[in-house]
Amino acid sequence: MTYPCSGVILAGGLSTRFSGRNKALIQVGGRSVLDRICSLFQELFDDIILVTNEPLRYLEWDLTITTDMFPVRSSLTGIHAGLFAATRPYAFCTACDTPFLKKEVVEMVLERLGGGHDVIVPEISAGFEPLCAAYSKRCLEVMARHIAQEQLQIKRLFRKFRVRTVSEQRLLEKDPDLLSFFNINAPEDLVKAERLLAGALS
Ligand SMILES: Nc1nc2c(ncn2[C@@H]2O[C@H](COP(=O)(O)OP(=O)(O)OP(=O)(O)O)[C@@H](O)[C@H]2O)c(=O)[nH]1
Ligand SMILES: [Mg+2]
Repeated sequence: MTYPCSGVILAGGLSTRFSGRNKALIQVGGRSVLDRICSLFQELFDDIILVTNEPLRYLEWDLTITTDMFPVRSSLTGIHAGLFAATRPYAFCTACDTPFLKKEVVEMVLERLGGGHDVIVPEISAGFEPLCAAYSKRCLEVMARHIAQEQLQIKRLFRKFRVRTVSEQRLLEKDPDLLSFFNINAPEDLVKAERLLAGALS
């Protein structure tokens, strides 16, 4: 099944909680997080875009590379750049620090595309998961305006869009521990990721 959607990986953060280390290239279970996400995306998308401000670090990857358009550090800036570069009407956006993103969870978002919605996003008790969500090209203009005004909270943006959520109950059916949303922000998260993997494999 092909969806009218590009896959976007955001890798333009400063990684302040991880001493500036490039989280996309961090190894988890012997494979980089980027490698894990790429394998999954190749099964779902024929247009895969990496948003980075250091393109030279990714020359050997079979990806379309784009850079941020606004000099404002925020995940919204990366979503905007990826969505702008997308060749399909929607872009599914993920962070580059999510080693356990599950295909079934991405598919739950993709299955809800269309129907006049601008955004399809998981919503769990902790709130929305905007870095595991699909955005329509229709969002670009409003996103650009928000970034230019340094209103960078994605949640605030949602008030302006027709948003369809994927419920926690549904997500739990496919990902019982909601590990798709686990992200490596600090060194202790990497330790946790390795532990989780060891537990799953033993
Ligand atoms: N393209 C792009 N991606 C970004 C930007 N800021 C954050 N991201 C990405 O958004 C995702 C989520 O960000 P965080 O988990 O907070 O990562 P981070 O910003 O590198 O880390 P911290 O500085 O510790 O918050 C990661 O994949 C980042 O690479 C940006 O300005 N541009
Ligand atoms: Mg993170």
